[in-house]
Formats: sequence, C-alpha cells, structure tokens
Amino acid sequence: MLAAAKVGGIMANSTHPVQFLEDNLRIQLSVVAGAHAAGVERLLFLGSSCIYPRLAPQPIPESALFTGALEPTNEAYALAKIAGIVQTRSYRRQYGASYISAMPTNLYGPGDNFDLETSHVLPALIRRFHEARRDGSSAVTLWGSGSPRREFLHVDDLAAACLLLLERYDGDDPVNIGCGSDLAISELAEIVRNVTGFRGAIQWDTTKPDGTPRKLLDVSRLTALGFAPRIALRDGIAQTYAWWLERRTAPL
Ligand SMILES: NC(=O)C1=CN([C@@H]2O[C@H](COP(=O)(O)OP(=O)(O)OC[C@H]3O[C@@H](n4cnc5c(N)ncnc54)[C@H](OP(=O)(O)O)[C@@H]3O)[C@@H](O)[C@H]2O)C=CC1
Ligand SMILES: C[C@H]1O[C@H](OP(=O)(O)OP(=O)(O)OC[C@H]2O[C@@H](n3cnc4c(=O)[nH]c(N)nc43)[C@H](O)[C@@H]2O)[C@@H](O)[C@@H](O)C1=O
Repeated sequence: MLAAAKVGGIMANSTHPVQFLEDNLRIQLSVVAGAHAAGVERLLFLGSSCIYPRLAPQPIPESALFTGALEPTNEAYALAKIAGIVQTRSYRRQYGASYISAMPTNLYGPGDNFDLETSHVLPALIRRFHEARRDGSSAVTLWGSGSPRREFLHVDDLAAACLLLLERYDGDDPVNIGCGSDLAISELAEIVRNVTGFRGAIQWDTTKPDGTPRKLLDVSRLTALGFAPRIALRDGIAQTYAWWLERRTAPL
C-alpha cells in the first residue's frame, strides 16, 4: 500500500505548493514504477478527497473526477494525487497489473501531526483548546469562518477499509473512503471544546482561508463491498486527545 506522501493542512498546502506537487510526484513515480519492476502483484495507491472539483455535487461520487476546477488552496497536492490515479490505472491498462486507488476523506487519530502551522484541523483544534484551558485563556481563535463542512474518518477505520479493498476490489476506478456524514467546522469545534473541557469563547479569524466549502464523499461503492466505520467521531476525538496527552513531552 502506498501511503507515503507529503501531507499537510490548508496552510501548509497553500504556502508550500512546490513540495506538495513535486515530492508527491516523485514518491509516486518511484514507488509505483519500482513496485511493478520488482514484480509486486497487488498495490493500493492512496489519493485524497481533494482530487474532486471545489464545487462538486455532494456527496461526491467517484465520477466527479475531471469535471471541474480544483480548490486553489490544495491544487498542487490534488494534481499530484490525480497523476497517481492515472499512473495506477495506466499500469492496469498497459500491463494488466492489479493496482487500485482509493480516495480517503479527512483523516485523524493517534500519530497525527499536532504542529499548529502544518497540521490538519482536528489535531490543531485539540491542541488549541487544550492549551487555552491550561493557560486559563478566555477565548480560542480558529481559522476561517467555521462554516466549511468536512467529513472525518478515524485512521483505524481507514486501515480496515484499505484491507477490505485489497481483498474485494480490483477495478479501474478509484474508490472513495469515508464515513458518510459531515459537519461544519464550527460544530467540530464545539465537540473538541467539550472533549478538552475548555469553557471559554470561540473566535474566528476570517483572514485565514476556508478552503473547499463542503467535502462529503459518496461512499456507496465502498459500502456495497461491506464497509461500515466503527469509531464514532466524538469517541475517536477523545481517544486521540488521550493519546496526545500521554505522548507529548512538553509540560501540560
Ligand atoms: N491525513 C489526511 O487527512 C489524509 C491523508 N491522505 C493520504 O493518506 C496517506 C497517509 O497520510 P497521513 O498518514 O496523514 O500522512 P503522514 O504525514 O502522517 O504520513 C506520511 C508518511 O509518508 C512518509 N514520507 C513523506 N515524504 C516522504 C519521502 N519523500 N520519502 C519517503 N517517505 C516519505 C512520511 O515519513 P516520515 O514520517 O519519515 O517523514 C510518513 O511516514 C497519504 O498518502 C495522504 O496523502 C488522504 C486523505 C486525507
Ligand atoms: C485532507 C485535506 O486537508 C486539507 O484540506 P482542508 O480539509 O481544507 O484542511 P484542514 O484540515 O487544514 O482545514 C479544514 C478547515 O478547518 C479550518 N480550520 C479552523 N481552524 C483551523 C486550524 O487551527 N488549523 C487548520 N489546519 N484548519 C483550521 C480551515 O480553515 C478549513 O476551513 C488539504 O491538505 C487537502 O489537500 C486534503 O487532502
């Protein structure tokens, strides 16, 4: 399974498009071509839900690929991932290789990146609320308007979905991996505030980008193969928060 990639949140993607494009293209070119040269029979390439047009129909079916303009904040990363899909299926078409690709939604869980400049929203919120409670702050400031909607899947559910695809899917088209429901970033913030026990206010810094207004995947293809996520969002956030508290070295 090819999971290695240059990965980051909205700010890292916006400020380092060269690395998001070039690192990912290089990783994919070497790994997929190398796998084929080494006689690897089965390969799963992980793309991302950001390959779909910024204003794709919701929930987003796999057929939405190539139907519209990309979200500017992650265009470089998305284009590299689209190249990975085409590369993967080209090996199928030209060499008959059993190589497939899957498009995960926004992921979270233990082992995530908690750096406030480069992380995705969920670890950033956990850290921001935790530190605000620790410091006795009256408010936490989050990025954007809070209105964009995102779908979150725990990394253990992602792993289960990948295994299932490797066992039961061998087709040309990518397969979406998600939980089937989304929420506004403002709603996510309320959950994280509650989990961390912060009692202050939430402010929104609208000078920071919102990104795609909504990104909910149509997961009917995956569901038809027998997938159902096991970890509810609030439970997964609590578990991830506990993991981070246990492993971080700075004083709490
Ligand atoms: N996180 C998310 O929300 C989403 C992730 N995905 C995809 O899922 C996959 C896993 O993502 P995630 O676990 O979040 O990412 P991480 O950043 O946690 O893991 C990526 C891995 O890739 C390795 N890597 C990065 N650059 C290189 C390189 N140049 N050469 C070799 N290895 C490299 C990293 O190694 P090291 O630690 O040593 O740097 C790391 O182990 C990626 O393909 C990503 O695009 C798709 C949708 C959403
Ligand atoms: C997985 C996916 O991830 C990225 O796309 P994204 O979903 O837009 O990324 P994100 O998780 O960083 O933000 C989601 C939303 O949350 C808001 N937000 C609030 N406060 C914070 C905050 O403190 N940090 C961050 N990072 N975001 C915040 C933020 O403004 C945005 O509206 C791309 O890498 C893309 O290429 C990709 O594949």
